[in-house]
Amino acid sequence: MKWSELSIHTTNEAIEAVSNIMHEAGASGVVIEDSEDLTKEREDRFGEIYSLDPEDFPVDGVILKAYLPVNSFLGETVEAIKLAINNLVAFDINLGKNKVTISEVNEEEWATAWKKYYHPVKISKRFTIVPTWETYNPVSSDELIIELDPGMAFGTGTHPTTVMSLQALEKMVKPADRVIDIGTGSGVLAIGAALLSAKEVYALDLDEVAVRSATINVKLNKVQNVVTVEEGNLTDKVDQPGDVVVANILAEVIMSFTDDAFTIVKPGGVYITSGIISAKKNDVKTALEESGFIIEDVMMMEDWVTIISKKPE
Ligand SMILES: C[S@@+](CC[C@H](N)C(=O)[O-])C[C@H]1O[C@@H](n2cnc3c(N)ncnc32)[C@H](O)[C@@H]1O
Repeated sequence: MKWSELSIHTTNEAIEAVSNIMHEAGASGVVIEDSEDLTKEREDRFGEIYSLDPEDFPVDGVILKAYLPVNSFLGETVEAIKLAINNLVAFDINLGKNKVTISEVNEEEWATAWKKYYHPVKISKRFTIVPTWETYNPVSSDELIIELDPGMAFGTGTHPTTVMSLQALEKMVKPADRVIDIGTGSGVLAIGAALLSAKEVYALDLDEVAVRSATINVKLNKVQNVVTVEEGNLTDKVDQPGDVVVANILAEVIMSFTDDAFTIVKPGGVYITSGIISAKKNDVKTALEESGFIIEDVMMMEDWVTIISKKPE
């Protein structure tokens, strides 16, 4: 598959809003090259100091890079992204140079482009995410390590929506549960559920690249006896209900299948929804309640929301 790299020279202040626009437009793996990162005192993560190459960073401001599949919608998507970014001025966000460039990359370059930004990260009480190309020694005995090679799929594991999903799974999954992961991406949540001793995990994604990536990661984490990865969506694939169902997808997608989700959660079971931008929190809550779920907890991180709901007994 061919990918195009969309590169936007902007400011620190605009990072979050511009990344949101790129994610909402379907971009994968947004990379941030911040000129300040070069001069910042380096954090000592798990005893390892890592070095950065000045060539990778802009002289000033921030460069955000996102990857879009080359298809017949590419032109419109790029125009829509540019328009949405220009509209940020109305919210008094300084866009700096606001220079947009686009270039083509092949799959191999894409898959390795951002590896240099990605290090072990402790993301909850028990979970640490470790990229496959790093060695890491656990700090505590009950630590759960997810090894990940996100490849082309969304899910380095460190996006706030993924972090909160893993934290919610850590709270809700009980040994012997059946877990369903809708939109598995790199497989990170399915692997997390298996490490939390779920009896079986069913992971699915519409995107064949995600299915490939999740299958590799499941094997890498040696949970292939517990996790099944398949291509498809919940309406055509899931026939057995789960004790815990998790969906880290966009708000609009979540709202489009709350009724279907209700049928695949066992009575008394849990539905974790993430990927919800805070402005859509109430819309998603209402959709969940209208389908019969009871809201148990609402988690927030940066501009993102994760909702834990339950199906009545
Ligand atoms: C934001 S990513 C989440 C990846 C991973 N679960 C995580 O938490 O990091 C959402 C994933 O959902 C998939 N997806 C979107 N709509 C879907 C649907 N209706 N059914 C199944 N997968 C879907 C996308 O292909 C993408 O891989």
